[in-house]
Amino acid sequence: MSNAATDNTPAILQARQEFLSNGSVEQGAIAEAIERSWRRCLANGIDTNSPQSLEVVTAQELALKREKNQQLLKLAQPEMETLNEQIAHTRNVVILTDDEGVILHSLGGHHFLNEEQRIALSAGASWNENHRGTNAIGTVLIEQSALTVQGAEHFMAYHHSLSCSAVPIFGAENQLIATLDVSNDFNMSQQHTLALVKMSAQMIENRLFMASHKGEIALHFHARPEFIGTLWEGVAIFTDSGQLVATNRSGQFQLSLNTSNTASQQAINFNNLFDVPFASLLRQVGSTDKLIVPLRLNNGARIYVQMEPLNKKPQISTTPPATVKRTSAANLDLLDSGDAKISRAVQQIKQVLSRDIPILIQGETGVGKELFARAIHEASAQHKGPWVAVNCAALPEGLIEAELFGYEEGAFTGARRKGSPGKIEQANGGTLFLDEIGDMPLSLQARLLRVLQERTVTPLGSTKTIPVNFSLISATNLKLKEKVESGEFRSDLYYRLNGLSVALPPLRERSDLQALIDVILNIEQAGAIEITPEVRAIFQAHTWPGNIRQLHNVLRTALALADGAAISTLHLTQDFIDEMSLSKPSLIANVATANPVDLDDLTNQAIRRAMQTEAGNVSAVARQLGISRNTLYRKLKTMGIA
Ligand SMILES: Nc1ncnc2c1ncn2[C@@H]1O[C@H](COP(=O)(O)OP(=O)(O)OP(=O)(O)O)[C@@H](O)[C@H]1O
Repeated sequence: MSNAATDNTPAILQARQEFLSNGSVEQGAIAEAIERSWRRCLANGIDTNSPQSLEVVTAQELALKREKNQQLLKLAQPEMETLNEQIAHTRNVVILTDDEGVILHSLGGHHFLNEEQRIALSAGASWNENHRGTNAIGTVLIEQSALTVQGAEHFMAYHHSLSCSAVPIFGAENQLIATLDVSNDFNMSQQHTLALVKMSAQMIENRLFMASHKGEIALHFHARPEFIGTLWEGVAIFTDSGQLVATNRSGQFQLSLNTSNTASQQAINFNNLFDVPFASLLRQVGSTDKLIVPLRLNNGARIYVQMEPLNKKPQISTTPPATVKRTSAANLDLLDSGDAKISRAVQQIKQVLSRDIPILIQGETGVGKELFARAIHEASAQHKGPWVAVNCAALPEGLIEAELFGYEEGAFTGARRKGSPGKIEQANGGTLFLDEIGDMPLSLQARLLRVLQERTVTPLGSTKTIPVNFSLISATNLKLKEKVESGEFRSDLYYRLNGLSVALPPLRERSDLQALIDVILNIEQAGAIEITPEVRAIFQAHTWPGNIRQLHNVLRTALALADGAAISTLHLTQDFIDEMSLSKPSLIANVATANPVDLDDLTNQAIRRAMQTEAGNVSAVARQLGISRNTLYRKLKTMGIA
């Protein structure tokens, strides 16, 4: 290779010197994998100073190797091209080798390599450790794990100008079949490169896995729902009777299968792994594409699963992680986190879905009524239609009428002179959600009833009737039946709204608080954050007057305060501790809390965190924090961010 200037760290050169004189190095001076490789090179009698000896297989041997690895080449080439584009601005070559270290295909580098380098990095050249000494490709084949070999870490001095990052590729039967490598002829940092190579190799493995196994159903799964559809998802293929055909490497790890052997895996049935029968999963998911359902493994661990019928769509998702969308909590199956009343509500809702039956959701503030309503819309046949929410308590009586029914041009003067369609008309083809319906003035109740009976709406100031077709969901935290009895709510409207009544229990009565904590941490993209048992116990004992909304806020603040560490009592705010000490003084008496929290600090931390998770999208951050965009802009200014 070239004699380009090298930038090897003195520490590696010193370790190398020490190794060549004494046959050993001080512990930690170089990576263990490199030291093991140096030892092998010594044992194999490789001369550190020997000149480059090009090992290149014949054209016929290369043709045979390429033929043997036909499928690998076909599936790897698009990934290599993508990888090459990602690093196009650098002087790098992308290389795919077989399991003996012979290059099957290489891309890039032609504009900066000399003839000798070009041959060394072209198809047919071998980088087996036996004759090239320590190098990324050859050493990865022996170590079977990803590795960067930089400068003087190469055993032969001839290769000291090289920097290479290689990753092993395992085949559908989990045997090592290839390496993917990126090499350059000068010493530049390879940290970022190694990550890119790992992702490309994983993509190739996933493609190989899906292309190599025949089955009826693929389950994509992960302990965190937002990881489904990414490179890190587990994939298991089943026959239509639930017999396991194969799992990818991430899947084996997640399912704790201690065998990578396909034949042994085939003795396993879905029912041995999960706590629901295969048939009931099929029934639950039905033909609903892309639905993510929470299941439990037989060892009790929660896992989220998405089903893919293979005869319809035989390819794995290749969404790159950067574009992974946040999991929406508005998913009926995700809302069913284990409480019996909630499970029953979800089942009942599923039975009436898309049957034009109005749903009335009742429950205290913050129990998740709106989230449920949204999830019903998402699961319904009209989910592609509009979702229109109206808060009947938030608008003065005079405005709610115009808001709901719309108005004709000329109906008002001033700013509202031009006509506007009302929310009911806007919901045509979708779902109308009437929140706080118990606060709707009596006068409007009659008009709403007429719309529901006649399925037409007449805007204010108009004589025209407009046909409308929408699903109706209403919610209230008032006891609507009592309002009917006291004459404040029309009984005929009550029965019209109440095709199915869903009562959401307050958080203190739910049996799935711990699971809800995990769901919320997942929504906050903090599923890996731990919570101390002490905090879990405090949460369990609390009465949660603000229900899940309060739990969500307490967790969000604790996450900001913990800043990546496990959430402990130190991260509970004084407000929460005070509230808790009123109801459970004994539990909270000895709790160590942080110094009184500076509210401004807390707000700033929460904003910083949200700006990070929402990649600086101000509207999304404002939504997440429940503040207006103007307030957020003002805060960002004071923080020196905007
Ligand atoms: N099942 C759930 N999983 C995760 N978070 C939830 C869940 N239910 C509710 N939440 C959280 O609680 C907040 C309040 O939920 P939502 O607005 O749906 O409650 P609500 O009952 O409609 O409240 P209100 O009666 O005050 O309007 C949500 O923004 C969300 O943060």
